[in-house]
Amino acid sequence: MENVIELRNVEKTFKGFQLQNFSLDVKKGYVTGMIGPNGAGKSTTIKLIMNLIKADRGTIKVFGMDYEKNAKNIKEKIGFVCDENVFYEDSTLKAMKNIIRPAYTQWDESQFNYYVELFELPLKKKVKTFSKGMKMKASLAMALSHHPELLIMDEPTSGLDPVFRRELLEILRELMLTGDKTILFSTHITTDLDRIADYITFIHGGRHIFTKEMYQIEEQYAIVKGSLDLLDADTEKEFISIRKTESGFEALTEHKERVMNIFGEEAIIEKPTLEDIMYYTNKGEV
Ligand SMILES: Nc1ncnc2c1ncn2[C@@H]1O[C@H](COP(=O)(O)OP(=O)(O)OP(=O)(O)O)[C@@H](O)[C@H]1O
Repeated sequence: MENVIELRNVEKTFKGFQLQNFSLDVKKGYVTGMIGPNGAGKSTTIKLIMNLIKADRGTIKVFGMDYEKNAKNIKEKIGFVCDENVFYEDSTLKAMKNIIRPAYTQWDESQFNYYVELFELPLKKKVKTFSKGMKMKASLAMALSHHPELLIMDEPTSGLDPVFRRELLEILRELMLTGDKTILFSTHITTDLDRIADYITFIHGGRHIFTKEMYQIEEQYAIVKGSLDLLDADTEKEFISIRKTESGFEALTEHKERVMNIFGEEAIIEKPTLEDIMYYTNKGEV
């Protein structure tokens, strides 16, 4: 399967934070959702992929190309949406569009007007009067108006009301129908991912913990609940982390089959949410 994005052994160090030996593949034609707690390195990873910051070490390829020789070519194929302000606050949306449009040979004015109307965006008001959600919508309208092959979004649903969040997911789903588009987006709202993601990339403490297909996560991970006497040095090894209380334990495993065989009917096995996986992995300090 073709990779649209490939990171190999990438390192990036800030004071008090390091993206360590970070390798990542993003598959063409699929939606990959990036999750991880605050400060895990999601935005840093996206900025590296967008060439907004440089890696200290390692290689980054987008569409099989590196930025050194192909920056313009790569950027033309990417639609980028982020929660930081990418607009000049004193400009209108129309003025911003006129600045951005020449950078894209594939710019489609009717597409832009379609999204401006759909998102009910004022073209002639200064961007500084926009709400957070309106800025996100404006950023999305720009990103989608040059027919990108790859859409990269940093927290696109933050600041959006639940109704528009759903609409956005619907727009993304429609975009994916052609089969040749790829989406990578980071989010805190893990329930959005249940609706749309094919792959989940989990980042924690500057490390890439896993990229798995949704169905693999369902097959491998489970929340296990039972009485404390089920735990000993051997059984505890099956868990990523365990929460013990006076009445029993609750734990996360990534060996669902094996745990079912070990405990049989004695433990309760439940399907974890992505939040459960983040929470228990965080506690286990992977
Ligand atoms: N330009 C920078 N200079 C110094 N430190 C930085 C810089 N950018 C990011 N960091 C630090 O790197 C760490 C990772 O930040 P990053 O924004 O990638 O996390 P994140 O996973 O996107 O978090 P959140 O979910 O809170 O947005 C944080 O500790 C942050 O303070």
